Amino acid sequence: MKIKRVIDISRKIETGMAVWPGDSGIKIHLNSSIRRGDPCNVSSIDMGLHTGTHIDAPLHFFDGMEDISKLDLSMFIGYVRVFELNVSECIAEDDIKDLHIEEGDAVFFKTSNSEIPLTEQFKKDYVYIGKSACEFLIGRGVKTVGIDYLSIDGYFTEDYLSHYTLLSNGIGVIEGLYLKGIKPGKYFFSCLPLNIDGADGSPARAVLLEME
Ligand SMILES: N[C@@H](CC(=O)c1ccccc1NC=O)C(=O)O
Repeated sequence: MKIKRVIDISRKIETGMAVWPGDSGIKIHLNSSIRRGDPCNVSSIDMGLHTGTHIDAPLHFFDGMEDISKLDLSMFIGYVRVFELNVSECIAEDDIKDLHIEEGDAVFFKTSNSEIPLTEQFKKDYVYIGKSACEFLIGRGVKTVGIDYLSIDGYFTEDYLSHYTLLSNGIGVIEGLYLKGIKPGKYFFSCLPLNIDGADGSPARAVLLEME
């Protein structure tokens, strides 16, 4: 098998991009600089672990549960089905009950969120995944769920039921995917978190592979 095309489905991490309200934003610092006479360029970055395309660890919502370094990486690599949903706010069971989903699949939902540039202000009325859809996906035996804005729960949620439901059932959660222009279908994907001890999440580089 040969790789025909690698398709980047991650958001670019850049200074000034939209982050979760209250999060500290992105600061990149050039510690060592060739232009300043140093032998090489070396930068550091200061940003939240839930910036751009990222993975949530169970620790994000359950104190004492697995941090990102403990997660089974097979959740973040393998086959994925990308579905395009024409939903204006909340993805409910009804919106996905007729989709072809098999046990062990990862599923990514492409919504109007992928049209929102992250270079603009954070948008509170993004499309999110409702509890009924989360329970349906668990029933179907999916291993991982991905969405194309910064949270699987709605911004105005008070109970974070989508996070609680998926994370407590050992389902992988990927947020902030960028699926603009992606044709729905089955792909091979990789979206691996950094191996950060004690972290509740991690930015990730997500790609789809088209095979020959
Ligand atoms: N729900 C989002 C992000 C999130 O909750 C968050 C991210 C950064 C700073 C604060 C956050 N949430 C609540 O205070 C996520 O799951 O990544």
